[in-house]
Amino acid sequence: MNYHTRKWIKPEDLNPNHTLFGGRLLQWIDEEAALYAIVQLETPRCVTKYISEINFVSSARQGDIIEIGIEATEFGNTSITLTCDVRNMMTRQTIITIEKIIFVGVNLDGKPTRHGKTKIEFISDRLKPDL
Ligand SMILES: CCCCCCCCCCCCCCCC(=O)SCCNC(=O)CCNC(=O)[C@H](O)C(C)(C)COP(=O)(O)OP(=O)(O)OC[C@H]1O[C@@H](n2cnc3c(N)ncnc32)[C@H](O)[C@@H]1OP(=O)(O)O
Repeated sequence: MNYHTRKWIKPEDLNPNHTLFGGRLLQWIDEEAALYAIVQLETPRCVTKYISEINFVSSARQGDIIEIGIEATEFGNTSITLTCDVRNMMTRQTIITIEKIIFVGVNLDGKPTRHGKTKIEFISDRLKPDL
């Protein structure tokens, strides 16, 4: 799994217990996962369909740096299934795990549309000139 995005925990990210607010973390994850799905399905029209059980394993505090890892585990006809792991960058301790986040590619009318993708693609490969 690649941990592409890092976040520095600031005062506005905290809950009344002075630890990272769970809602803020879920917002970051949804954004990160949406961008991952957009890149993999090569369409800006992706919607979050389903998020599985969320396990808050540990917390983070102000000043901590966390990193968000996302990976595709399954390509359906119109959907893509992702898995997510968030960890403390310094200690590598897991903060949250989400087994499944499912995005669906939709057309202009918001209806599911086939994406034709079957495996993870890397932008560097897409940019390679045809031989
Ligand atoms: C190039 C760069 C541009 C950059 C550009 C800037 C981008 C800047 C970032 C913006 C990022 C925005 C990201 C927005 C992220 C949101 O906020 S989306 C908002 C929250 N989500 C929604 O509002 C979705 C509401 N739901 C719906 O509209 C409909 O349910 C959907 C998603 C269109 C699906 O419709 P449906 O009739 O239920 O579909 P159905 O045909 O039954 O199933 C479709 C697929 O979903 C799967 N599915 C259905 N139900 C379930 C379920 N309960 N569990 C699991 N899977 C299911 C099916 O298995 C199927 O998968 P495939 O087998 O085809 O692979």
